[in-house]
Amino acid sequence: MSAPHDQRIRPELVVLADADAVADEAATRVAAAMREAVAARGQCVLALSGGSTPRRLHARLVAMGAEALPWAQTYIVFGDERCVPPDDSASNFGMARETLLAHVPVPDAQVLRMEGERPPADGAERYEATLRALATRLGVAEEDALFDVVLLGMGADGHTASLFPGDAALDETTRWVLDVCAPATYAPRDRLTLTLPALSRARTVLVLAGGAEKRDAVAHALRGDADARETLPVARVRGRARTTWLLDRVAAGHA
Ligand SMILES: O=C1O[C@H](COP(=O)(O)O)[C@@H](O)[C@H](O)[C@H]1O
Repeated sequence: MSAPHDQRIRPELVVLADADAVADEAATRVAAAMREAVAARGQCVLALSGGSTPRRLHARLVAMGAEALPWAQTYIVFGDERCVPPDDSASNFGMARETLLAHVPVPDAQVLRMEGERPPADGAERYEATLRALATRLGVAEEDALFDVVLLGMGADGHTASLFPGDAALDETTRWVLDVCAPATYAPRDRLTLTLPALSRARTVLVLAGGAEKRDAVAHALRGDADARETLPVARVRGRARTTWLLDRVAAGHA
């Protein structure tokens, strides 16, 4: 029998009308996974993504109200960060703080941000230590899932978190967090990112994507063939329990 996070298992595909419907569906699924995690294990570890796509989802989670979700039992971690201070407009943490974390009752001590203001290699090492300490504190064994939900976006080039096509970070087998340099078309280029071994410790992976610029990469990634896995980092991520892509009709090629 195949392992549950086997690369051969195709992601579940959910096509929705538009970005608002994607955010609604994502919020419903994140809420369910948070409640399920707390009911089963007493806590939830939720990994947030950056960029602009999560803003609508965050607004939905805030709109559910402070009491609707088990924020007091939730740890917030990040899939990637740009190497900038947290108040910089490019900071993924800054975006999450502004749109979500400032509005929900998650204890500050349970928000584990990547320190983008540090020298990149130092920031990566420190975040790796932070995540390993979290696993120890929660009693998560080396082979078990650490993250209940990993939220991911994707770029038009198929990057996810800050794992970019062709980057040596994709070959990492042991480290959970690396510093990387994004292609020249991106700013800021210096990034911190979870690696594939870290992302493979997710129970549920939710990939959110919308818009025409992502249509080609989505189609290619979802073919799931060897070429897609080789060239598109997003095609290589699988959750242990489920991997779901929430797409608007345009990104899915239906419009
Ligand atoms: O640079 C990044 O890009 C991806 C996609 O961002 P989006 O703006 O197209 O949603 C994002 O998932 C990642 O966290 C971010 O650092």
